[in-house]
Amino acid sequence: MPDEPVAALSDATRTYGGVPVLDAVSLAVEPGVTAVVGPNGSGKSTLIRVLVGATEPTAGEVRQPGGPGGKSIGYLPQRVPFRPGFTARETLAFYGRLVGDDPDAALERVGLGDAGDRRVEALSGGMRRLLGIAQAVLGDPALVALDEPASGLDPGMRERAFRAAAERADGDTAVVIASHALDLVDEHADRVAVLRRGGVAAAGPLDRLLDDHDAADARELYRVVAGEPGTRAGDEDEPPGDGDERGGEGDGEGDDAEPNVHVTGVSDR
Ligand SMILES: Nc1ncnc2c1ncn2[C@@H]1O[C@H](COP(=O)(O)OP(=O)(O)OP(=O)(O)O)[C@@H](O)[C@H]1O
Repeated sequence: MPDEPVAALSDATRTYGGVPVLDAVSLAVEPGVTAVVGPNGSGKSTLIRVLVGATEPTAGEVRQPGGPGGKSIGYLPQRVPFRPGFTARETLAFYGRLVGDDPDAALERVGLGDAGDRRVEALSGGMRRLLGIAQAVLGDPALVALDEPASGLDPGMRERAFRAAAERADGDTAVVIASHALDLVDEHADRVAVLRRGGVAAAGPLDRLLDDHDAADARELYRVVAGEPGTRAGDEDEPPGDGDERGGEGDGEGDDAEPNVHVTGVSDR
């Protein structure tokens, strides 16, 4: 029996300037770690944003976890604008209070135990990313959605980032990670959704997809299914594909700018 999905998209479409960047996507997000992979511009961030409620779908439905009270969704956006002047600990304490989580334990989880007193603007880009992950998983939400958590991290840090995220996944918790880091997908993902031009080209348990496509690893699966060469380990900053063929920012519909509540990594649901 498959686990009950924690969240789901049903025929979810999102258009910008009339062009669908997410095109009738249906995806059941089950407990465990689901990696969302695909070339630049294939719709990974849009899928994540729709899933967590940061972007409204133009059509279709989104089912999210949780009811009233408690925190049910943690979200790491691609860029996390922390409040300047706060230390790492103060940043986590602010949201930790809302969800009953301890900021020092949260710092430890991502290996930032020694950085609690540093102001967020004095953290390196990679450390800010780790702080964003710590923030997203505060309060143990049922759905954790991370948009490129390993981006810009050195080899040790990117492994730590994925591990810290994957450790949150259990029988009730789903962790969804959009990433180009296919080596880490191999290591940590239970399931994979491969996006291609706004649609799901393949989705399911990683083992099954590897079998079905006669692929040795996630990189080969990516090449076969997405029709693109996959990245080498550590190439997260130079992802495959030539991307944004579907129009870019400022095409008239504007964006629903990151609502504060999601920037914080704490859901409004
Ligand atoms: N707010 C927006 N306004 C207009 N177009 C948008 C907006 N957000 C995304 N798009 C377009 O939607 C398409 C998918 O973008 P998205 O960021 O979801 O892709 P992605 O797979 O996450 O890409 P990457 O790997 O480069 O991060 C792109 O062509 C992008 O230009």
